[in-house]
Amino acid sequence: MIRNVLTIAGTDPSGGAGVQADLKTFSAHGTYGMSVITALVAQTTTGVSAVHEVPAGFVTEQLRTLLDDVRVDAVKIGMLSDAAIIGAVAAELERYRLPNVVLDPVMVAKSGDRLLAEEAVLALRDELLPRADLITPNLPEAADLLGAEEITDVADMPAQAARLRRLGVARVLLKGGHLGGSSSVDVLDADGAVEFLREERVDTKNDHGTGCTLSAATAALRARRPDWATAVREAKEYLSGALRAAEQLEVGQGHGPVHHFHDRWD
Ligand SMILES: Nc1ncnc2c1ncn2[C@@H]1O[C@H](COP(=O)(O)OP(=O)(O)O)[C@@H](O)[C@H]1O
Ligand SMILES: Cc1ncc(COP(=O)(O)O)c(N)n1
Repeated sequence: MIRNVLTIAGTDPSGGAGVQADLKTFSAHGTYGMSVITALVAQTTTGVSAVHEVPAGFVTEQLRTLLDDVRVDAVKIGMLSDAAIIGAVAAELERYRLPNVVLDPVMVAKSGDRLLAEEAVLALRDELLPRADLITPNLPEAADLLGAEEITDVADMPAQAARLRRLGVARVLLKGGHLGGSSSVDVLDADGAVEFLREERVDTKNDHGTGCTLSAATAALRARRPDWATAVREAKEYLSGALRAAEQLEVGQGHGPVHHFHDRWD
């Protein structure tokens, strides 16, 4: 049976991040992709020029219209933009008891532009974190959620992940991409085990959409795999392949996107 996977996120006309990246990732994993849009973002490889939010009530409308009809096997949540949209999504997650929820707590784009209002971070922490099966913060997002300093050492990542779990989150994938270095290290704290996931760092400036791709791949894979650790490990491998494939792309002047190739297109 083909699995149905939903993304709840903002858009990227350049196709590198947000809903567009998520749908490409779902297809690449042999799942059926669907999307509920929270914000239209005028952005490309060089940054964000404007955000047009969808009214929270219309986010609810999209979710109910979809969920009254279609079975959903996994969900990825990305950009939510403001506290009203967070509340709307939290309410529908509860109402429909959606399974396999991956929450990427998107706050700031690589270009430095905010994708979540600063005052909405508490709503994200209190209303959505407890409803997610896995959260995938990068290091600045982890610090914001904890009201703590951003850590700068891989050795401190397991303790930071444990602090996040104590906020009432089932599982944490703490992403260490912002640390730089020759390998890219993430820490998974899930189901009683803590695991370092290491991949060689791909030397590229085409890294737009890495976080979106990793969380979307995890949701798609969780719909197809028996446990979270397997889904996360495979998603991380997929991301490295998508970063390597990005070297072939000629998209934009700035941080280009990763590429969702299919082997049979080679
Ligand atoms: N150049 C790279 N090579 C390999 N993996 C990378 C590279 N850049 C980022 N990653 C990986 O991409 C994922 C997201 O990166 P990160 O920068 O931590 O988060 P975000 O994209 O949310 O800011 C992480 O798994 C990170 O390890
Ligand atoms: C709509 C949207 N959502 C998320 C991101 C973050 O992108 P990244 O995966 O590069 O952190 C983005 N730039 N735009």
